[in-house]
Amino acid sequence: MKLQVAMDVATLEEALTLSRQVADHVDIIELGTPLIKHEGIAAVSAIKAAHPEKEVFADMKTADAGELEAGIAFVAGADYVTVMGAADDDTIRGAVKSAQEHGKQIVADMITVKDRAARARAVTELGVAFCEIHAGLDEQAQEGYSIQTVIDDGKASGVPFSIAGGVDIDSIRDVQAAGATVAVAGGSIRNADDPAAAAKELRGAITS
Ligand SMILES: O=C([C@H](O)CO)[C@H](O)[C@H](O)COP(=O)(O)O
Repeated sequence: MKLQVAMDVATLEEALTLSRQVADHVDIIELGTPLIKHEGIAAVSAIKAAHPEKEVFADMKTADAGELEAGIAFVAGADYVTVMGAADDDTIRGAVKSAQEHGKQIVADMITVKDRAARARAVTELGVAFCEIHAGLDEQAQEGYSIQTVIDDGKASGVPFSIAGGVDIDSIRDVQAAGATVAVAGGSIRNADDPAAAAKELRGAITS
């Protein structure tokens, strides 16, 4: 299982600081949607230039114009681009077409999708590389939230998936046991007193 750090920070300066702290311990470096909105797509190029040996994930959360938006991010240097799983099938097809043209990959973000497992199977048929079974930051803040819900939905999907929704040292083993391809960790790394140590601990909990 790969480890992905999600950089939900506002500025490129903060992102470069964080990425340099944790790069040794992660496989994929994600530029969070707020970062891309604030700094623009050039931030993707800057992170790729700083970490050419790492896979770079642009969390575009595209909801329309899939081919155009994915192309913009791939040209900037992204290896993975997200499209909303809730988007129109044609939006997803367009993003996949762009990925094929660039030799890169599309990930479908299942945030807000009610039946995440069923939609994951459907968008996999459309050609996405894998589905991010995801509870967003606002859902995580709701009373009674448990990451187990996304872990269970990923396992039930029967297709390749990542898990995002507050992955931390207490849950990462369950994420791997469920069969995830990638574990996405944002807050548990970013908010740690020592982000490098937190990333290293997460990496150490992954068995292969
Ligand atoms: O995609 C994310 C969210 O929508 C804000 O951009 C996060 O990167 C994702 O949820 C992972 O972060 P944590 O949930 O804090 O681990």
